[in-house]
Amino acid sequence: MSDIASLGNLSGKRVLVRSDLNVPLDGTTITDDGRIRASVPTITQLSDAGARVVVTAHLGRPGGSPDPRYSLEPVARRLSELLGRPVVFASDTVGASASEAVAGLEDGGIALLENVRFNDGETSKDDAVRGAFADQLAQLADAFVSDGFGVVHRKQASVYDVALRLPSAMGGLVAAEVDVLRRLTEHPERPYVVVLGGSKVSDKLGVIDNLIDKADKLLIGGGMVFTFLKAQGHEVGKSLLEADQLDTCTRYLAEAADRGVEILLPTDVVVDTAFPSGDRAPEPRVVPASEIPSDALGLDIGPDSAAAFAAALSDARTVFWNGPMGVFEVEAFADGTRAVAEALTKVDGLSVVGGGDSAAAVRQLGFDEAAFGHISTGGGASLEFLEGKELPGIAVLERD
Ligand SMILES: Nc1ncnc2c1ncn2[C@@H]1O[C@H](COP(=O)(O)OP(=O)(O)OP(=O)(O)O)[C@@H](O)[C@H]1O
Ligand SMILES: O=C(O)[C@H](O)COP(=O)(O)O
Repeated sequence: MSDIASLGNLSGKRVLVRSDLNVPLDGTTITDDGRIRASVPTITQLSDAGARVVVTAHLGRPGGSPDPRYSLEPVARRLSELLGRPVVFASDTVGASASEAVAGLEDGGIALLENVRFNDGETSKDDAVRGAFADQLAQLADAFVSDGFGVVHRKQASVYDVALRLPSAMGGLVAAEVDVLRRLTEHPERPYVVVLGGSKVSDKLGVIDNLIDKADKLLIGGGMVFTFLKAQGHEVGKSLLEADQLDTCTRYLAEAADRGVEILLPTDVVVDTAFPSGDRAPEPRVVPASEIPSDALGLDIGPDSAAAFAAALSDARTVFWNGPMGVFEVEAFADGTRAVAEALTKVDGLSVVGGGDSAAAVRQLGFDEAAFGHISTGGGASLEFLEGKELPGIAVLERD
């Protein structure tokens, strides 16, 4: 597989780097800069080699047109601080500002382009539309480095199509992530427990199918819980729900039972009558998972469930955890996530935390990163890797 050295002498060359700078924001304040820090070594390496470094990245899911709430401008400032070098911010991705920023770079200089998802070509399902946008991106550079591990599972223009158009290489972050995750796919020590949570329910429900074949236990928390509870015939009030996935959840539960794989769902949940927002004090209440009131929504796993999850993790030799157990950003709904994180720190074996918010959660809740075997920058990406799926952003670099 081609690494950066395979691109030859980079001095004076324009190198487009796809990083994953999708960090949590509170307004314009970055609440966890882990993904920016993880991107620094490759950008520094390229800049030190004399390349003119053009960084492209996304923030959130703005839906294909500019939306100031998802601007990368605050990220450019933080990136510059962490690099200890200036970063020129372009206010568009492939327009006049981007061309000007790139043209103005000196050898070793660094530019960050505005959110690549402000362009509908980036995420289009139409190959021609994506390709046309990738052509524009490719015009800004002489070579491409894929370093955004968190997005390598996305067949998107800045991850996949641009690599078809430029001499391309894998950045050190992607290579390092793949190395660690491979240890989880090749003969994991058992029991092997996978913990799933978070809010990208439709993305992550799909991975359960394959994980049933691989893990010994699946612990389910976060927003995914409610589609399972509903599939079991319980009311879930105003909680997150993927109504078209009820049959799928029923099938998963049956398949897991057939194959002797334990799926652990919470037996109690912490609810409130509204999603937490700045101007209202939370009113958390613990209710049985089978009795969520119609005017309430589940925002964390309850204390009994947190204890049961911790117990289920106590004899694990391999653990992969993606997705917070609740809305950990608000202290009233952080206990489930805290309990699972605590249990992971005690695992006698390999524990891996994956995902932007999951990694942010362990740091925000005050855990020492060194207490975990590995903290991955990719959530969905690492899950799909563990499933054994081909990841478009990696496959495109490995083609002949
Ligand atoms: N019950 C719930 N209802 C709504 N949101 C929830 C619930 N539980 C957790 N969340 C939210 O899930 C979000 C994180 O989910 P997500 O699936 O994006 O995880 P992640 O670790 O960032 O993975 P990835 O890297 O794939 O995005 C957090 O912001 C958290 O508040
Ligand atoms: O947060 C993530 O997992 C990555 O940045 C990918 O984001 P996406 O799920 O919106 O593609």
